[in-house]
Amino acid sequence: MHAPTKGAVKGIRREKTTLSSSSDSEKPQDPVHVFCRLKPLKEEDDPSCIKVISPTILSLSSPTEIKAARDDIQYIFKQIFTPRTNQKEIFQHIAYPLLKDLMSGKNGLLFTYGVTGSGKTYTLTGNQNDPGIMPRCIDTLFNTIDKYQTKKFIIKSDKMNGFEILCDSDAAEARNLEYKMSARSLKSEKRGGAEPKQFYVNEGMKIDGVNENNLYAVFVSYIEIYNNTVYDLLDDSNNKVLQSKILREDAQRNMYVNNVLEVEVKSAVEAYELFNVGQKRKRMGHTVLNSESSRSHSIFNIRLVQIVQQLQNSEGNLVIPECNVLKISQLSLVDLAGSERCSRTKNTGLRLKEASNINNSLMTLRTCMEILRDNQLNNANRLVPYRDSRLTLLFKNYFEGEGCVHMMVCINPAGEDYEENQHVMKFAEISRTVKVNKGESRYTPYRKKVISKTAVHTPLSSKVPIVAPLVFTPQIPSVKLDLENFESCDAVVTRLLKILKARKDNMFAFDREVTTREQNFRKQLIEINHENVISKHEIRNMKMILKQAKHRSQNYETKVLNLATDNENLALKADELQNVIRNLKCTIDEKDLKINRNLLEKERTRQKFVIEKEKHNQEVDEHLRRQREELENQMQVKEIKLRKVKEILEKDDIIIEPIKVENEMQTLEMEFETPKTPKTPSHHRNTAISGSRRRSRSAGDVWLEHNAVVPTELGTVFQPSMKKRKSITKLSKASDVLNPKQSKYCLIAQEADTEGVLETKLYKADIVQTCGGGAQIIFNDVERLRQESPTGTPRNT
Ligand SMILES: Nc1ncnc2c1ncn2[C@@H]1O[C@H](COP(=O)(O)OP(=O)(O)OP(=O)(O)O)[C@@H](O)[C@H]1O
Repeated sequence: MHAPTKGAVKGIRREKTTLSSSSDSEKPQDPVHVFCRLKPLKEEDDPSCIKVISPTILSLSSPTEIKAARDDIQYIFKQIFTPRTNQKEIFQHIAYPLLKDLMSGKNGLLFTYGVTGSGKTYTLTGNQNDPGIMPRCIDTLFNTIDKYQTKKFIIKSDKMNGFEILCDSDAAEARNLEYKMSARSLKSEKRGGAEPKQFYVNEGMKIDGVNENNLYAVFVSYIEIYNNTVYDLLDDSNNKVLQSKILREDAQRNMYVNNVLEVEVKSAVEAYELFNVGQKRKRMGHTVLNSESSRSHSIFNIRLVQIVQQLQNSEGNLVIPECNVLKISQLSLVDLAGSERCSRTKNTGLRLKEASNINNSLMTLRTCMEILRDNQLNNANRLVPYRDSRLTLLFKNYFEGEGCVHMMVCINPAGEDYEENQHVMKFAEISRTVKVNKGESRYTPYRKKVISKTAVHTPLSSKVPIVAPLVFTPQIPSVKLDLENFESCDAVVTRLLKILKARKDNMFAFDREVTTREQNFRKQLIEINHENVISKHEIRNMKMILKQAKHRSQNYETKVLNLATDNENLALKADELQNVIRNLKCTIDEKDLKINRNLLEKERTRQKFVIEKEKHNQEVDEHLRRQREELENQMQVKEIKLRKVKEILEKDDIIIEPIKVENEMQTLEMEFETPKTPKTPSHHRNTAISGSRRRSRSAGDVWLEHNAVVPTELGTVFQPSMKKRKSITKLSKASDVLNPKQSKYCLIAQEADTEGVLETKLYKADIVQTCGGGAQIIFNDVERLRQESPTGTPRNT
C-alpha cells in the first residue's frame, strides 16, 4: 500500500512538466464527496427509519415507539442511491470519475462507511454475479490501457514508494524467472487440484481520452489493518502467520507501508486473482448482525505508472519532455470494518477486542475529520491526531495533500439500525464539509538503465584509426582469348605482361605495407591487451567497490529498518505516555475535586463554628446580664440595709464625724460586704451592720489594729470606729494578743489596681483567750472600702 505521490520533482523544469505551479494555499479545493446507498429491507413492508426526499436529501426518523419524542432530521448527500440502484450505476457515479483521475495522473481515495451489515463489502467487492466497484475498476482500467502497456518488469518498485526503470535484459531475465516459477506453481496446482478461479463477465467499459503516446504499467497491493496493526495480504514470504508492517514516510513526506508487496499485473484476471488471494487471508468473522463480517479495514491499492513520451504544456500543446519522466497515480479502495454497538452484537472475547479496535479507529477518523473541519472553517491550527490510529495515519496525505476523496455511506434503513445510523449520518455531515486539495498530475524523473547491444563500444575502439583495406594492385583481370584471332590474343598477352610487371614492381611496396600494418597491429594488440589487463583490474576494483556499496546499503537498510522500528516503538510509547498523561490529568482533576470538596466542608464547619460562637457569646452575655441584675438587686437590698443601719446609728446618737472631702471630683463608695462563706456560729458572727447591741458593746472593746502596710490617707467620710486601740505593724510578740483587755483584732490591707481603684480591706476578728493561757483569733468579718477616681488615673499607693 502506497500513499499518494506528491511534491515537486527534482531536475524537471516545472513549466514543461507540471500542470500547475500554484502554492498550497492557493490550490483549488474540493469537498469530500459523500454518497449514500440504501440497502434493501428484508421485507418490503418492514418499518424503515429512512425517507428519501430528493436525489440528494433524505430524512432519518425514529422508529414508531419513540417517534413522538423526536423530529425527523434531514441529511444532504452528493447523491443518494436507493435500494433499486444497481452495482453498475454505483460504479459509474462513484468510481468512474476517480478512474479518469487515475489515468490523468491524479490520486483518489474511495471508502465505504457504515454500520456492520449495511452493505459496505457488497458495494466495494460485490459477488460473482453482481461485481462491485473494485472488479469493475480493474476491468475498465485494463480495457483502456490494454495495448499501451509496457513489457512486464520494465518498471520496478524501488521499495521506497517510488519506481525505477530496468534495462531490457534485466527485465527479460525477470520475465524468464517468473515464467519458470509460474510453470512450477501451475504443475503443483494441477497436482493439488486447486480451487476453480472465479470470473465474471467483463462489460467492456473504457475510459476516454487515453494518451496513446504513453506506456502504462499497473501495480496492485492489498493490505488490512487489524487491531490497529498493518498486514500485507499478498505477502509471499511463506510465513504461516502474516507479519506486521510498519508505516513510513518517503522523501516527499508521503505515508506508505514499508516492504509491502506491489505486484505488477498485466490483465484484469491477474489483478482479480490477487485480490482473491488477499480476500482469503482477510479476517472475517461471524457476528450476530452479519454472518460474514469484516473484522478489519482492508485497502486494495491500484497504482498506475506511466512512462511519459509526450506532455501537455501550459498552452495545452503536446511537447516532448526534456528528460525521462514517470507519472505515478493511485486509487485506494477501502472497505472499512463496520461500526457496531456491543450491546447489539453481544460480542465477547476476541470479537469484543476487535470491535473495540474497530470503533476506536473509526472514532479517530471522525475526530480527525472534525478537527480538519474546525481548522478549515475557523482558521484554527489544532493538531489533527492522525497518529492515534494506523488507518488515519495511512490516509493522512489524502486529507493534507492531494487527491479526490469519495465516501460511500452504506445505510441499512431497518428500524433497529436507527441509533447507529444517527451516528453514521452525523459523521457523513462532518465529512461533507471537509475540503481537500484538488488532485494534480505529478511527474517523477527517472534514469533509464537501458544498455543497447548495438551501441556497445570498448574505449579502445574509438581510438583505432580507420584504415583502408589492403589490396594488392593492379588486379589481374579475367581474360578471354580468341584463338582464331592471333592479333587480339597477342594484345591481351601484352596487357597481361604489363600488369604482371606492374604487380612485380608493387610487390616490394606491398610487402613493406603488410609488414608495417602487421607491426601496427601487433602494437595495437599489445596495447589492447594492456588495456584489457587494466580494465580487468578496474572491473575487479569496481566489483569490490560495488560489493562494499551493496554491503553498506544493506547496513543502511537494516539501520533504516531498525530506526523505523524504533520510531514505531517510540510512537507507541508516545501513545502510551499520552495515555498516562491523560490518566494523570484525570487523577489531578479528581484530586482538585476532592480539595474543593474539602475546602467547602471547611468553610461550612467555619460558618457553623461562627454561628456556635455567636450563640455561645449570646448565652454568656445573657448569663452576665442576669448575674448583673442579681448583683444589682443584692446591692439594692444592701443599700436598704445600710440605710437602716444609718437610721439605727442616728438613733443611738453615734456621731460620725464628717470627714473633709479633699477632692470633690472623687466619688466615694463604701461597701459593707458580708462574706458568702457558710455561716459561722452566731456568737462569732459580728458584722458592721449587726444590731445596736454589738455596736454598743464594741464601743468599749480594745482593738488590736494590725496594719500590714502603711495605708494611704483616704480622707473618706466613713472610717472604722476603734476608739480604744493598739496599733502594730508586725505581729511578732505573743504579749500583743495575750493582753486580756484586747478582745478585737483588725487586720488592715490595701490594694490599688492600674485603673486607680483603691481598695482597703479590714479583716475583723475576736480575740478569744484559751484555757491553756494562749489566745485565739477568730475572723468573723471583712469590711471593704473601694475608692474610685473618676479620671481613672492610677494612684500611687
Ligand atoms: N444493496 C444490496 N443489495 C443486495 N444485498 C445487499 C446489499 N447490500 C448488502 N447486501 C447483503 O447484505 C449482507 C451484508 O452485507 P455486507 O457484508 O456487504 O455488509 P458490511 O457492511 O460489509 O458488513 P461488515 O461491516 O460486518 O463487514 C450481504 O449478504 C450482502 O449480500
